[in-house]
Amino acid sequence: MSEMISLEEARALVLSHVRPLPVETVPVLEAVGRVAAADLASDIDIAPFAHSAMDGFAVRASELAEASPESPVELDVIAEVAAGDVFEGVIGAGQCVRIMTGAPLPADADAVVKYEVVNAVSGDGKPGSRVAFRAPADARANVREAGEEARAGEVVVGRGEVVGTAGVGFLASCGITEMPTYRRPRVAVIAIGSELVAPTEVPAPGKIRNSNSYALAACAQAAGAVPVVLPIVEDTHEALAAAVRDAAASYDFVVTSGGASNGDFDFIKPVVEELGQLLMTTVNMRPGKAQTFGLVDGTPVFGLPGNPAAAYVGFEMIVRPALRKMQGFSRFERPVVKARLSTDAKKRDPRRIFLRSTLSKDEAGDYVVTPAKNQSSGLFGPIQRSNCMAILPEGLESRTAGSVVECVLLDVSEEIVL
Ligand SMILES: Nc1nc2c(c(=O)[nH]1)N[C@H]1C(S)=C(S)[C@@H](COP(=O)(O)OP(=O)(O)OC[C@H]3O[C@@H](n4cnc5c(N)ncnc54)[C@H](O)[C@@H]3O)O[C@H]1N2
Ligand code: MOO
Repeated sequence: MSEMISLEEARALVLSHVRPLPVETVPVLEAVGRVAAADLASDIDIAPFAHSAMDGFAVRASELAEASPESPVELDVIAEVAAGDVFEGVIGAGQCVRIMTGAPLPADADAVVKYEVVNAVSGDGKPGSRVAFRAPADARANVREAGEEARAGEVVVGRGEVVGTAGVGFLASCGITEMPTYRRPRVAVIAIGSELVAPTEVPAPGKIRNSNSYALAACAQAAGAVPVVLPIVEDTHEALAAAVRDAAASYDFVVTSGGASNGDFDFIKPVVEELGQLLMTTVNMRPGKAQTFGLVDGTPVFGLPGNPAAAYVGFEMIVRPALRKMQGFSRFERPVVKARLSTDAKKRDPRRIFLRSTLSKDEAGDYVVTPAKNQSSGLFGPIQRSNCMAILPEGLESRTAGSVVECVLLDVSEEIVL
């Protein structure tokens, strides 16, 4: 189990051990960014009736066929119909109806001419006036048709579709106020390390603040999960075994950080092996080689490395896809763009390297990427100031300034294709 596997293998392995969680029904406002767990159908036609797209006059287009600036066609305005009203009268020859945007198209009319191109011959354009049309109108001009967007019973959001902010409005128009979706995974976040103290404390000599739990909880939340930061666990086999056993029994996913390497006080691997099945220990990437994965009582347990950047990259590249799959998502790749390196990038380690970097555009509009000067895996600051990770593939080939590398965009949804 000390075998080093590729990032792709690691991701596939973890994904193969998780599945979408049970379905819950949420109000549509809480469905934003979530996956529909069933086909959703409209109860009515959308739009429910043909209506005007303009404030103007509802006409029979055939009556205006000969209209021109030289010989305008004049019609009598016999009524006015506002949005929310219905005109149920008859429009006879030589007549039209003043109509507002959103009002149902009268049965006898087949086009709407907007105010701006109509002149009053007598009156002010309201009922009782006579108005002149100086151009023909196409049949159905300025008419939004019934059922233009959907027919009653038609599926408007399919199973597996991610609902966006506009989608919430679309569902509302279709009479759908609740949506079945996959439950958000509850994620236990456990920091391992006898050196760790809470961020509220000023660390005594030899101690440091637990920052990983907060970054990882934030990452879990950003992935749509519900994180719970559990107490720090000291570096003993017994303490860690108890914490992992309890967490695995109560949560959908357990994420630990620290104690993942081969030091005298690194216990996550033996603990997972003892409590369940150890499935993975090392991944060919940097930062973050020591990535432990296994199952405890069927619950996925992921042991991230202790170094902050290594924990962060492991979460982003492997844990996040798993948490997304549990919520029914099917896209797991963050958008990647190609960019020219602004500086040389030496490759001294054959692992795939993720350089925390800043992506920008030059004057020509082409992407340029600048790796953070300090690539220490012990730091969160360079990631806070980065917007991507530039990838140096496996091997020892260094890159010179100007060479093109792929960059994974941070904090950009997998649903976006660039
Ligand atoms: N002999 C070797 N030693 C190490 C190797 C190696 O290959 N051979 N790899 C190094 C790398 S790279 C990493 S990453 C770490 C991974 O090991 P651990 O997961 O056991 O990490 P720890 O030793 O527990 O911690 C590493 C570092 O990170 C700090 N840390 C831990 N937890 C937190 C936290 N919650 N918040 C903030 N900082 C944390 C910890 O104090 C250490 O400084 O192993 C290397 N060693
Ligand atoms: O796992 Mo370490 O860099 O590779 O931080």
